[in-house]
Amino acid sequence: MSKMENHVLTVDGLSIAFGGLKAVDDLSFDIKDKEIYGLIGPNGAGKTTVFNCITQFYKPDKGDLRFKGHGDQIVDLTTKPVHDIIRQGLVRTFQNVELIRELSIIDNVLIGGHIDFEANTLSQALKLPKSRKEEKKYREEAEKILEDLGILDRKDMLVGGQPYGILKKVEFARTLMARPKLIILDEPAAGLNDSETIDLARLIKRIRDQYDCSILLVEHDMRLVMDVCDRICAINFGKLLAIGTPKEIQGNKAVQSAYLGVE
Ligand SMILES: Nc1ncnc2c1ncn2[C@@H]1O[C@H](COP(=O)(O)OP(=O)(O)OP(=O)(O)O)[C@@H](O)[C@H]1O
Repeated sequence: MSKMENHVLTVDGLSIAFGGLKAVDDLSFDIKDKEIYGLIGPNGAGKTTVFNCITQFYKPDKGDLRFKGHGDQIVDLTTKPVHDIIRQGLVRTFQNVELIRELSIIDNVLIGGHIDFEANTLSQALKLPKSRKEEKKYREEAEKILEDLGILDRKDMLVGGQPYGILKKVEFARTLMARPKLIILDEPAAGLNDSETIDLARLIKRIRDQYDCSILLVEHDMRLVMDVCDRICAINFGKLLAIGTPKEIQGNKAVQSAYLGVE
C-alpha cells in the first residue's frame, strides 16, 4: 500500500452507477495534509454520491479510497466500519445541524469526545465517561475548543434557541472533539446569507490553522469555495472537469460552461 506521503485522502478511479446511470465515473483526486479542498459541480453532478462513498454510506462499484489516519496509518475506506474510520480521524458535519436542543452547548460538544467510548449511537454517546479523571480531561478539552471558537461564555446555555451561526460553531466544536485529520463539510453554506457565509469562511480557515486538519467542502455554492479553498475539484455528470486553484477553476472553460452556464 502506498505511503500517501503528504496526502490525507486519495480517491482513485471511483465509480458507482444507479441502474444505468453513472453517478460517479472513474473519478480521481487527492487531498493534501492541512489543505482546504472543494468538491463542486452543478445539480446532479455527483458530489453527494462521492461524499456518500467516502463516508461509507454507499459502496462504490470500483475504485480505491484511502485515508491517512492517526499515526499515519493508511486506512482502506471501502473495508473498514464507519466507527473505526471516525476513530481514525475522518469526521463529517451534516447539512442540517444535528444537535440535541435540550442539552447545554458543552454537553453537546462532550458527546463528540465520547467516540473513544465506542459511541456510534446516541444512547451509547450519552453514557458517562468511565472515570471522573477522564471526564475532567474531556471537559477541559471541550472548554478549550469553545474558547478557540469564541463561544465559551455560552457553554451552559441550552442549544435550543441559539442563533444558527452559534449552532454551526457548536457542531464544529463537537467535530473537533474527535481530533479530526479530515473534516468533511456537507454543503455548509446552504441557507446562509452573505455575511454568515463570510463568517463561516473565517471559521473554516481558523479551524484548519489551529487544529492542523484538512477540510473537504462538498458545496453547491461557489462563493464559499472560491473564498476558502486551496484547491478545487470540479465535476459534472460524475466525471472530472478540472482540478486547480480557485483562480484556475474560475478561468476554466469547461467549468464555466458546465457549472456557470457560460457558453
Ligand atoms: N440513491 C440513488 N439512486 C438513484 N440515483 C441516484 C441516487 N443518488 C444519486 N442518484 C443520481 O446520481 C446523480 C448524482 O447525484 P448527486 O446527488 O450525487 O449529485 P449532486 O452533485 O450532489 O447534486 P446536488 O447539488 O443537487 O445535491 C443524479 O443524477 C442523481 O439523480
